[in-house]
Amino acid sequence: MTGPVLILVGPPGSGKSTVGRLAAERLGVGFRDFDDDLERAHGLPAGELVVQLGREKFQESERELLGDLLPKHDGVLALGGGTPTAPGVPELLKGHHVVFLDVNLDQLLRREGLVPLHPWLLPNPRAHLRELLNTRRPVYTAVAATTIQTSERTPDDVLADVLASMPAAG
Ligand SMILES: Nc1ncnc2c1ncn2[C@@H]1O[C@H](COP(=O)(O)OP(=O)(O)O)[C@@H](O)[C@H]1O
Ligand SMILES: O=C(O)C1=C[C@@H](OP(=O)(O)O)[C@@H](O)[C@H](O)C1
Ligand SMILES: [Mg+2]
Repeated sequence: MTGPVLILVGPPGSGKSTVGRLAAERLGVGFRDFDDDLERAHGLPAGELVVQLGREKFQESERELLGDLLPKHDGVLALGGGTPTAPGVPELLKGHHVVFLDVNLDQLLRREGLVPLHPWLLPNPRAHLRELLNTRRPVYTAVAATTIQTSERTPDDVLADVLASMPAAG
């Protein structure tokens, strides 16, 4: 199948963009951050788009853009945290090498300036993230071939596991 050699999924802050960029470097392929595609298409950062469009329209746009992108990008692709939950997206991901980067709630809260980046987490980011982890984990697990724990591990540790998960070439 043509398309990305590796697709990373997982909650916001799990390290998809960070580890995806490292993996692309190590594999000598291009890197694409799906949030950048969304921003280019709509002229607003993905986190703000969720608020402006509402989740349903945002997800329609994710599905459409991803359908266009998959045949065109053969490197590493980091998806947005919610992308695998958009209707139609799990079907698009079938047959691709998808890796789920998991993270626990405490690590997540320590990792990023969550609210500026994700205004849709308001008014209670902790509760929202707890619920998000619970409801999305089964979706991430279903679309991914491998789950990699990232809590209390460095991006390089995670990268090693990601590379080890890659199907052998040829
Ligand atoms: N394994 C890790 N350990 C500690 N911090 C990390 C790790 N992976 C990513 N980070 C940090 O967490 C933040 C979110 O990472 P990012 O790659 O943007 O996540 P995502 O794309 O999944 O939302 C960044 O500040 C990044 O430097
Ligand atoms: O989890 C989500 O619903 C989202 C995660 C974000 O991407 P990251 O996971 O790269 O932060 C971005 O697509 C948008 O704010 C929605
Ligand atoms: Mg990201």
